[in-house]
Amino acid sequence: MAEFDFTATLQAINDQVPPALQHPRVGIICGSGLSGLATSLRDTVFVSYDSIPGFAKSTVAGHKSSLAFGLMGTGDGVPVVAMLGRFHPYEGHKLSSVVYPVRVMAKMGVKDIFITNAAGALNPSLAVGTIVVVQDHIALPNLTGMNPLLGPQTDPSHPRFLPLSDSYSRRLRKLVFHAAHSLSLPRDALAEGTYAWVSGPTYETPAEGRLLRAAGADVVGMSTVPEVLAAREEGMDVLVLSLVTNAVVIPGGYKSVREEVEAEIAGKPIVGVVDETISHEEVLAVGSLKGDVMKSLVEKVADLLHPVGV
Ligand SMILES: O=P(O)(O)O[C@H]1O[C@H](CO)[C@@H](O)[C@H]1O
Ligand code: HPA
Repeated sequence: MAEFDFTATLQAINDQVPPALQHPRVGIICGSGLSGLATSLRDTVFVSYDSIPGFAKSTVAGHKSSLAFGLMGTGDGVPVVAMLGRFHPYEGHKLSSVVYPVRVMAKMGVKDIFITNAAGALNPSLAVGTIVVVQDHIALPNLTGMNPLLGPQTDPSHPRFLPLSDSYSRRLRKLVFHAAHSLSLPRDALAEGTYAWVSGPTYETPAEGRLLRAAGADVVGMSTVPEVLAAREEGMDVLVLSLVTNAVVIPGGYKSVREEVEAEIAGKPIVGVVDETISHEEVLAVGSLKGDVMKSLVEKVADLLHPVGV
């Protein structure tokens, strides 16, 4: 961690943020196309990543590069810091850089972190637009030598062997369902599921999608798990919300070429999906279509939070 200087980072941030907002209770990471979450904030102050020592720059469309500080929810509001733009390992950022903002949030005083992302559905019952309340993860990179916590510990008080069985806060997950109830969202607007972390930047092949599904994952994406690990190591409670932007596993699978040729010879139309690809533009389009649901949910959860220590 010698490359990271928390004191310099916090100084640069505090120079630009009024004292009342310098100790946010809640941290939010906005997923692809979900930066609109920050429009929920009042008295907002933006701090560009360029001006923060140790922060990288987000290079992905749909990700900005600034922190937003402000108040969320009714009444006095909850002090929040939101990352408008995250870092992904596939952009070339080191895992330690990917998770540095999470560690900085902990130093600012964040207790609960809401991590959002766009994700592909592996579970065919998840329609595009569903918000998945993540309850567990499968991280192939963690199991194969790319664990973000590999290496010297960033703080001697952190556990060397971090348990992950309780990574996704039950308290916060319950609040999401209470929030959905208060907002009268239809039952199928939300689901619970397991997130598979892959490195990207390629989208999965159909066979890889089936592999991850067979392993028990419901959605797949290229972010989030490193942030979850750092947040847990730092002692924060974690909520992850995945917006389903596309289907990875197609029910019934793709039609085979033989079936297609046989249908052509018989002069019959081919029934089923022949070919389908996903693009980041589609991912962003779903984000802008469904971002408001995510936003009202996050606002309502912030409203339902009890004061720290209560
Ligand atoms: O996880 P977020 O940052 O929301 O973005 C998701 O969308 C991008 C692919 O379209 C990937 O970066 C994937 O992880
Ligand atoms: N795969 C991986 N990451 C993603 C996807 C996907 O299908 N959709 C959005 N992010």
